[in-house]
Amino acid sequence: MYCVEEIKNGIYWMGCNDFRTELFERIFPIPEGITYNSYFIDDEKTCVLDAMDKSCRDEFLENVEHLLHGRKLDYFVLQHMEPDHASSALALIEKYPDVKIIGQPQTFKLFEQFFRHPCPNNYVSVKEGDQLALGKHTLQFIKAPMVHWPEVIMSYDLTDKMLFSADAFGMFGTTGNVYADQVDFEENYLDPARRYYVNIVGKFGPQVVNVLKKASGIPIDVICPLHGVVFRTPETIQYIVKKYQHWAQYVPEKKGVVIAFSSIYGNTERAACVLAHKLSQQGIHDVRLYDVAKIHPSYITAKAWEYSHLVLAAPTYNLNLFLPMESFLHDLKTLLFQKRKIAIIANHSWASAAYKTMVDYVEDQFKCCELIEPALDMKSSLCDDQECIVDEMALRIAEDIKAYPDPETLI
Ligand SMILES: Cc1cc2nc3c(=O)[nH]c(=O)nc-3n(C[C@H](O)[C@H](O)[C@H](O)COP(=O)(O)O)c2cc1C
Repeated sequence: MYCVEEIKNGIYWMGCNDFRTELFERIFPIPEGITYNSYFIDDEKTCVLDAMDKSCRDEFLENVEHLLHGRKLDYFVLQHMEPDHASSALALIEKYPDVKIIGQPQTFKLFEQFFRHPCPNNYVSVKEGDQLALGKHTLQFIKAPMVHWPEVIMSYDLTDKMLFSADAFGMFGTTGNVYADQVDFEENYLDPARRYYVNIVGKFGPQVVNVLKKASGIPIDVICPLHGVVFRTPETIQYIVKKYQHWAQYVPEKKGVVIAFSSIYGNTERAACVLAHKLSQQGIHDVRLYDVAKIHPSYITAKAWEYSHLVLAAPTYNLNLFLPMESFLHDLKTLLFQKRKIAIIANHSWASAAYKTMVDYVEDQFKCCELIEPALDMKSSLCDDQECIVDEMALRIAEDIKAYPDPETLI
């Protein structure tokens, strides 16, 4: 059995949906699964670009065998060694032992570290700008360090202007279609694509900006990522590239507020909801509330990337910031979250720690973030005397949002 489709002129998509993995990288819930894509070029020389996770190894090998029609496999471009793509690489090489493996020197070092099976006679080392002639197609290699492993290369087909973009432009989720123009991308895949970007690649914004700069200098008719749908129309390519310009530069897509709260017994939650309502009364649309103890942080970090303003609300717990919030803020910091205005509601009953910790994240640990005053450190529950502080906070946030430039002008 096989599942392949010709994209153009002898270049094939080979895709596999993985519904069985519960947690991508053993951290990120993927209730709708994930796809792994690999590509095949049928030319005077045959070529496979990237392998798949070992969960899809059988499908991958069957697809390659089908597309070879008994020919030999000449080249295997190993764009990076991360196991969600490369864990089937050794199986491919064992099946086609004469195949030349294209990668960077570091790719081969990692190959040997993972597989403990050196294949030095198969290695062909490439650097930025090197070309591989396959017949009517010629691949040119583009270095993309830390997008999102150090040894990443992307491949560009000079003939059909196709960019094999490795993990860039990928997404969580599975699909029954091959192309972005066959699905309602904005409705069904934008959120999974953003959550994938933010949590997998988000930390490497400057490196993504570099690759986007390189890519802007070449004509691109098709983008072939390693996860998710293929982009083959000018509209879908422009759409996803623009999203990447926002995400990689940490520039929000929308004016609006994400309120991330956690609450042991409900008092902080209540204050967060009161603030949300006051923001609504101030005319702010689309106020989003997320309980960080209940929703996996990867969903909320992605929403924080999307919106211009963030509110943090959490209590003190055993002389620390309540752990679900601490963990969320740690994630944001690790992902280099930046360029946001942030308001704070803390809560404690006898010795406050939440307030200081959240202020420290905003003012000292996050890059280019600013605290919206007044911040609030309430005692156990919101008292009438403090409601005016929440009013003032809502007013300040609303004024700031109204004065915030159109995000489109910031990229
Ligand atoms: C197990 C536990 C530990 C707590 N530790 C502290 C603490 O170290 N310092 C403090 O001032 N309050 C502490 N509190 C009190 C909470 O911060 C306070 O009850 C707050 O109102 C909880 O807000 P919530 O209703 O949103 O959960 C603790 C509460 C619990 C349940």
